[in-house]
Amino acid sequence: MKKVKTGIPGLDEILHGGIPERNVVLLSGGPGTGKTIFSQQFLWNGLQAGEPGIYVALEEHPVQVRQNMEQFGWDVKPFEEKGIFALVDAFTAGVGKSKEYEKYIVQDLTDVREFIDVLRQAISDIGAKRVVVDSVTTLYINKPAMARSTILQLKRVLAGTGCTSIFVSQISVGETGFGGPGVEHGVDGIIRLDLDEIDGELYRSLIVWKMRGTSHSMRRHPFDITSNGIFVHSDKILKNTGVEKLQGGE
Ligand SMILES: Nc1ncnc2c1ncn2[C@@H]1O[C@H](COP(=O)(O)OP(=O)(O)OP(=O)(O)O)[C@@H](O)[C@H]1O
Repeated sequence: MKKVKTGIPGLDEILHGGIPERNVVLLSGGPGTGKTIFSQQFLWNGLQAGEPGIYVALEEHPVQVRQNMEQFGWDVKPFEEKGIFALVDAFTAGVGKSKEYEKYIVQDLTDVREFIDVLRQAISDIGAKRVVVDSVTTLYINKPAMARSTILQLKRVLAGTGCTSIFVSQISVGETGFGGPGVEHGVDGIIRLDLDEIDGELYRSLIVWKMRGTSHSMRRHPFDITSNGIFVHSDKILKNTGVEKLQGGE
């Protein structure tokens, strides 16, 4: 099976090569755990490898998304101009100036069909290989009964077009799940990001909970966020007592 390299330092080692192609991965975590940075780094690394990508913004203004990415040295504008990166604006509903600047706008956020139509158009226009939806939680937060069917509809479109995708899922601090039972079983993979306080200090870590199509590390690995993005320590694990170095690697 072909694997898609995330290019995030340390992560492909943990995934034993990368994310199996066409998988939909739920990237789950509480506030400030690094979900957005992770997913943008995944897209940026794809662009560097010649793989077109799409970022669907449901939580932030597209202008802010471009600015935030630039802070990490990920300037997507030239890639947008070349037609290999697209931002889908599912935030402004076309209000304000975005109508003039954004090519892909979802007008009615309660209409999953419109959302899928706009996404499908963007995928076909740029020949996308990687897609990020940040966050899927926003799509069903007011109608949890629709969560699973929304995920499955999206998954059908994305896997059908050959894309490998990340669905950002927001959970609350201290929540043990990944974003609802319907969602957890519908996706092909789950990566959970955590921020834990141990002895008066916050530690970042991630764990691959499931990943169809590959074996993977079953350990909780610490990671850092730096001005270059996320760096995962595949050679270390986070225990209740703190970080421990692995003997002989992952
Ligand atoms: N340049 C940087 N260097 C180090 N850490 C940073 C930098 N920029 C942001 N961060 C850290 O990343 C966090 C934000 O990450 P991100 O936006 O990816 O989180 P998130 O999981 O998407 O959060 P939310 O669900 O609240 O939107 C900040 O709270 C900060 O701790």
